Amino acid sequence: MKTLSTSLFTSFLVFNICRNFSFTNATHGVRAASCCQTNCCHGPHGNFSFPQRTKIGICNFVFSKKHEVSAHDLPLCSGPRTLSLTSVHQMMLLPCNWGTAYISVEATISRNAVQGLRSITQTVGCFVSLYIISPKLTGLTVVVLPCLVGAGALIGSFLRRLSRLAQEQVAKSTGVADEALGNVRTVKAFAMEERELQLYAYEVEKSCEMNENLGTGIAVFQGLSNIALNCIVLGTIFAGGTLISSNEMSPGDLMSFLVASQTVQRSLASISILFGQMVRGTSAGARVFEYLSLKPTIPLSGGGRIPYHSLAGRVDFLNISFSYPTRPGHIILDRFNLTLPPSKTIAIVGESGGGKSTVAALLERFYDPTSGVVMLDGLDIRTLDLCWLRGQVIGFINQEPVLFGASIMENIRFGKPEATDAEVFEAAKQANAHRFITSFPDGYNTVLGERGVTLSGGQKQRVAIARALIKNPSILVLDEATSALDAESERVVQEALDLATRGRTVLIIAHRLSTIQAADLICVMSNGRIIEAGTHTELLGRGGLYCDLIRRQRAEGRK
Ligand SMILES: Nc1ncnc2c1ncn2[C@@H]1O[C@H](COP(=O)(O)OP(=O)(O)OP(=O)(O)O)[C@@H](O)[C@H]1O
Repeated sequence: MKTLSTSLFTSFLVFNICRNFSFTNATHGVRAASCCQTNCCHGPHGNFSFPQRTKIGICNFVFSKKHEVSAHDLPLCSGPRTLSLTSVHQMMLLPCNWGTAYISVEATISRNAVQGLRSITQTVGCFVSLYIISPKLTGLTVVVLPCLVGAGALIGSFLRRLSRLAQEQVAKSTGVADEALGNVRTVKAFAMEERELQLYAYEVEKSCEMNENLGTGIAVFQGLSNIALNCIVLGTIFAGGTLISSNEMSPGDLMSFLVASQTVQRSLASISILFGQMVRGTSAGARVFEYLSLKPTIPLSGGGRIPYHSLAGRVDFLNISFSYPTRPGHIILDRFNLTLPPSKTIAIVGESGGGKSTVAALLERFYDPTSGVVMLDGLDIRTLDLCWLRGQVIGFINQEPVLFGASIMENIRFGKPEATDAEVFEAAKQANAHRFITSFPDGYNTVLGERGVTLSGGQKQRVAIARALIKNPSILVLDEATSALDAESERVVQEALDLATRGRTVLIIAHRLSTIQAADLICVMSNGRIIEAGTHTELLGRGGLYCDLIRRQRAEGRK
């Protein structure tokens, strides 16, 4: 009896010291994370209050039953909400607030860690008791346990792989839905609604199947753990009986041993349940952290800036060779050389796929060349601050401008967030957009549909020009800026562009040769190199590829 009470007291002491220790640490962990990552506040018992209009980057949490919140409400929640996080099952990142995602994962891991630590300390405490009661019987248990733990680890790694595949499948099905909804007009135009629905259903079914397999795997794992633990109990009774018969143990000690080993069993069972949750949670979290830890190959900030008053806007492409990272063997630019003198308009023309847009992409530093260097006013652009380069130096207008589902005012201000209303109006006037904007009942406050669908192609393009002009860029890149427009819209947009290009270095990439005849220099590209260069009149006189292109376009125009 004395042995039993001593052992129970010891295990109680060990358990409580460890439990308090783990709680203190976990709570601090959550608090520290919530304070440093976002402005959400931390309530009691692991609840998090999100202030108004906070975007939440994760859905599909398992919430405690008291505070059930639909996952779909989360990204849109408009009032303060209190969420009680218990564990993460599946997470889907929405393109919004990475910081919140981090906190939530952190909170979940901490809560699981608390439960796990409690079970572990309980197990350790009980093992101390077991040892005090019967070292021999405990030794036997200790020999068997590592084999079980090893088998558990093997099954665990298999389950983690299953969980990862299930997560990837969920991402795939979400991607199918996202593409179909994002391109809903094309889907409708080809009457492909049914097919897209089937494709989505197929992908969702696959992800359900994989999740079911994972669930079954976890259930089997938990069942096997229970069987193994029961076998240990039976083995203990058998070995205990043998020890009693040889007078090495009293029946009371065996009872005490069984009671303590039952506690170990319960703790191990709860560890195995937690393990199941952790398998799902950590592999979902791994996907989040995988994205969080991605380092951009081209850093966004850092590097030099050229003061505005001394920025001339001269660009040199020197001996550039380039292949896209996804197709390393396919050479797009081959020792390409070109100079854009300050305040001059240079046009690049040539056959489709010749690498014209790639030249613009290298100037914007969407990619760095494989070899060679792009210079701005004699400085390698890799040494310049990318945010400054894209945000203040280069204005980019392409064939299909992307506008946002916000007001026209906000869309134009996207080019310079601190711009005043007067600056927005001025940019719109320069872009030939002011008149049509003010003809709308809500004027500049007119809210555009998603991706600007409520404007015509020409109107969208003029808003995009205003958005590029508001930052008063020294360099303007026009990549097929008018090629998607009909003749009348093209005329209006071209007028806007003629106005916008004055006093700037301009790189025009064009298919319609009629739009670049006034350029200071026209370069004809073929196979990643410039094979002809000169003014319109000079090139016509040479009778080369440029003449061919003009002839072909005229013939097409006559058809
Ligand atoms: N992101 C990419 N990854 C891999 N290859 C690409 C990528 N973008 C373009 N390419 C390839 O690079 C080559 C040049 O493309 P680019 O868009 O620069 O040509 P282009 O002369 O502007 O054509 P177009 O006049 O038809 O717009 C093409 O063969 C194209 O398939």
